[in-house]
Amino acid sequence: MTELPDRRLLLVHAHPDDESINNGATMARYAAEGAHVTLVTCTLGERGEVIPPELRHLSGAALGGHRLGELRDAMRALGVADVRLLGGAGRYCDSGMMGLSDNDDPGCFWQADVDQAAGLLAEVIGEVRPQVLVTYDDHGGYGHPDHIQAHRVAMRAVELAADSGWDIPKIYWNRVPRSVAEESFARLHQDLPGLPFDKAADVDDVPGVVPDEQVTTAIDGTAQAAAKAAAMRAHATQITVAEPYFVLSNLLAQPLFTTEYYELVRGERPETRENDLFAGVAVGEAS
Ligand SMILES: CC(=O)N[C@H]1[C@@H](O[C@@H]2[C@H](O)[C@H](O)[C@@H](O)[C@H](O)[C@H]2O)O[C@H](CO)[C@@H](O)[C@@H]1O
Ligand SMILES: [Zn+2]
Repeated sequence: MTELPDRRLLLVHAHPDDESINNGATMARYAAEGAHVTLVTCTLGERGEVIPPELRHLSGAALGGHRLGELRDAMRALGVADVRLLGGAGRYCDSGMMGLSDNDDPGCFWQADVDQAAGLLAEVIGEVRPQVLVTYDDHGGYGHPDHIQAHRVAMRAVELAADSGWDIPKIYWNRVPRSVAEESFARLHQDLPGLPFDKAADVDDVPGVVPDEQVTTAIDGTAQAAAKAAAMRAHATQITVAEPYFVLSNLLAQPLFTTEYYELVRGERPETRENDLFAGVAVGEAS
């Protein structure tokens, strides 16, 4: 196995675009600092809506293939080279929004055997030996079945990897402090008349909003703002950016955060908010 850098970060996401929305600045920052950043995406987003009219002919596997290309472009913008599809491209397909009959598709991620999928992810953990893992909370941030399943598979993979002696010292869930969300939306409502968007989303449409005290970690990605915006723009079927805001296909404007927030759910909880995902980790030796 080629020698990997001392610091190794693994992120587990549901669809192409989630990684840039939630962690684009964090990924760009650690990649620029020489850490090894590995992204595992669990589906190709085959059931997504498509924003640009000229691409609306895309659906199913064709959309999935297109979104894989968007993902590669986005990762190029962030400087992230290690990008993997869980079980290989197309192994698990997009499950659609919660409650749709799409959720019953036997090939979709929501129907996956969690232990089997977690076994595939544990193999990546054994190869990369990350000290830090980032994924969603148990609600998947906003209740999408693929996000909930990504959480379940990631947390189960951590257990399976530990059974093989591959411990991950620090595990984080994506978060946004409520005060930051509320301040950002107050500013958005002031800016909305000058934006190319007609409506704003609500604070509670933002995945992972929690009381401020639940947030243990803030990663200042101000220096990576352009890279994050470029990565989000690469996901053109899903996202339209007008910095410092963006819309998804619902065309509801929301803040594009360049400071990205996390809750440490495994590891020694810091007494004050930390500013480094690797804080306290003995980097260098494999975990
Ligand atoms: C950010 C994210 O997880 N996007 C998912 C989501 O897409 C949303 C969905 O199409 C919804 O109906 C729209 O109103 C919303 O604007 C979209 O962001 O679900 C898709 C289908 O599972 C998925 O492909 C997309 O990546
Ligand atoms: Zn998603």
